Amino acid sequence: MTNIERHNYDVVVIGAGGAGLRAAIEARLAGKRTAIISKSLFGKAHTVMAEGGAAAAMGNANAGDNWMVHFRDTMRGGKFLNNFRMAELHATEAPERIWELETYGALFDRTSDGKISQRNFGGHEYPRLAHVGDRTGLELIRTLQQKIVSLQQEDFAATGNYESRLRVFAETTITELFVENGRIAGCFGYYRESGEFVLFETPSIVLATGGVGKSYKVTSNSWEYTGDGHALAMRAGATLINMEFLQFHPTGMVWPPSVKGILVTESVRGDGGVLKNSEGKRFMFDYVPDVFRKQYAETEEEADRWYTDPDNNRRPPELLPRDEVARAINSEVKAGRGTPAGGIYLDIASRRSPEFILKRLPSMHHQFKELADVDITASPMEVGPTCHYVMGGVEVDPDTAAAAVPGLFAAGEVSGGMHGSNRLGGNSLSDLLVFGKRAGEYAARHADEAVKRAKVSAAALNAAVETALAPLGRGEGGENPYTLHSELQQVMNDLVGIIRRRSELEESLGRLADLKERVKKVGVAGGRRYNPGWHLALDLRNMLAVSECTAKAALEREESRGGHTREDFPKMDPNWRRVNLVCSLRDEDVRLERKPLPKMRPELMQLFDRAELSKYLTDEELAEFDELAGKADA
Ligand SMILES: Cc1cc2nc3c(=O)[nH]c(=O)nc-3n(C[C@H](O)[C@H](O)[C@H](O)COP(=O)(O)OP(=O)(O)OC[C@H]3O[C@@H](n4cnc5c(N)ncnc54)[C@H](O)[C@@H]3O)c2cc1C
Repeated sequence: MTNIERHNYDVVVIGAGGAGLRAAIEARLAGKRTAIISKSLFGKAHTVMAEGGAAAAMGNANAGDNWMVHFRDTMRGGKFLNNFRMAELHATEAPERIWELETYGALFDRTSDGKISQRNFGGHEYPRLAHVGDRTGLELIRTLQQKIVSLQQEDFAATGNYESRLRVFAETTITELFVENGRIAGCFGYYRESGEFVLFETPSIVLATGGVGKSYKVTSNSWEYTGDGHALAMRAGATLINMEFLQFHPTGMVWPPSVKGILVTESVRGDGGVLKNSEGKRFMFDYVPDVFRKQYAETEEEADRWYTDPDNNRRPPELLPRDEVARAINSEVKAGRGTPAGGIYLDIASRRSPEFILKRLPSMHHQFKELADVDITASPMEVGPTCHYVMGGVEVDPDTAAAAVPGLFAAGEVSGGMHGSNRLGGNSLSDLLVFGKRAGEYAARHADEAVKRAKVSAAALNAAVETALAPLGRGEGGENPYTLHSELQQVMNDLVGIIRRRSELEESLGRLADLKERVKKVGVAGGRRYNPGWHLALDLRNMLAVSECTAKAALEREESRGGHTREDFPKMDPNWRRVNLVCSLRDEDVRLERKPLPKMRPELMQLFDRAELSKYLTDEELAEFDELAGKADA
């Protein structure tokens, strides 16, 4: 009989990035015994890597900013496919969540009159990103961890035990959720170091596991982003939406090969950096799409004036939303105007002083010096698109963050809907604070309501143990997990990448089906004690499930929008804007169905002018809008 350590909590939060920590704080503040589980070391999550900042309409840098402008920018950035209610909650609550962080001890950069400084980012009408140099995520995580420690100190004073109400289980991977009688009963995983198994019984689980980038060959994501939360949710009976929408960040490092994909923050462009091709041309002016033409400068002179006089000039096209910039770079490289390493040039050296660059972008300076021996105060950087963020995720109720399975909640990157077809930079850090808090609050309420808690059955537990041990049982005779992973990454990169075609997507589904069968035979030598091959073998099942969702949804959506570009359907189609593609699992096979998008409330609709709406809405929707506008006028 395998030894299993057992725990019982009111709320279990899986993931210790910003969303997970904020959720755990809220659950603990509601008096719930809360566990935080993290696959990586505590403090090492994507949130800590976030550089540019957190978007919140505080109006510190421009008094014209407010939640309505932020809401409009977010909907535009997502090409109107966003869950409008999530975008509304996010825009209205983000400032409060940022100010609250300062009450926890965060210290953001300041304006000259002592307010929180806000910087420019793509798609945001006003400077809106609260930041700490280019190390904002580090400050965010440090602050949330500090808050957790302070709560543990309070608990020590009250109970004599620091971990009596809030305990962190670091380097612990969850591989299974348990559902009994239709509701959450707990989860199961292993300690990465010892390989020992652990069971958490709980009525409320918050998924905060972040993204899926490790299914791609060129990515800014680190090793733990294998779509675990997405796959766990589906296996438990919840649904995923918008999985065809992946954000390829326009600027990842392209040289040397060992660091290909590592992120180059958008702040470089926000602070004046421009994109040039191998002919020295600032090419983004050629790529402003019609939907954005009114807001973006047409000449270099106007674009440059905007940095000092944003009220009287239009924005530089380098600050278009990320999907537009990534596609433009892709086109330039394809047209033979790329750099020797296959990227384009990002130049801030010729536009800002070394002192400015070192003050505003210290991490970027360090990154390029250490990894590529390039001094960005003197030379341009070589950059190209890298798989960065998944807009798709667990389908949740916008107010409560609840998934379809009672007791299951999701927040942060693992949840879907908020960003529509494309996320604006800076909107993730604020998203995870707003919805992390909400998820923690409602998970705590659910724990209160779950008077009689479901027990995890012995059969379910045994099945989880069996699945976890299977790769070790097959030993070296099984399929090699590293080979399978590299083949998966190649398939996703080549066939489900930044530009997609029907024939390639169909081919990808065949290749993924084949890989799925081979993953069932994956084998690993050695035992359970710190065995990365075994860990990867278990992650592969999740990566395959999530990749199948992406490929199936990408094949189904016959239009181009945000993070989904079909060469054979290059235009946005207003009829597709009304559709969410929803994925679920049946017997390990992905099912896809179409579901109507929630309809935006009229008063929110009226925040946009008709000319803009006509770019996104069907004639039928526009007629409804006209009727409402007519009534409002009457
Ligand atoms: C280099 C980089 C720079 C970025 N810069 C910005 C920026 O400036 N502004 C912005 O808004 N966004 C930025 N982003 C995006 C943003 O950082 C992420 O989207 C966001 O931090 C996600 O937060 P999260 O809390 O959802 O998850 P994460 O911070 O990604 O945390 C996920 C957690 O889940 C854990 N986990 C995963 N699977 C399991 C499992 N099976 N069991 C247990 N634990 C698990 C992980 O160990 C981790 O603790 C950046 C991303 C990257 C990669």
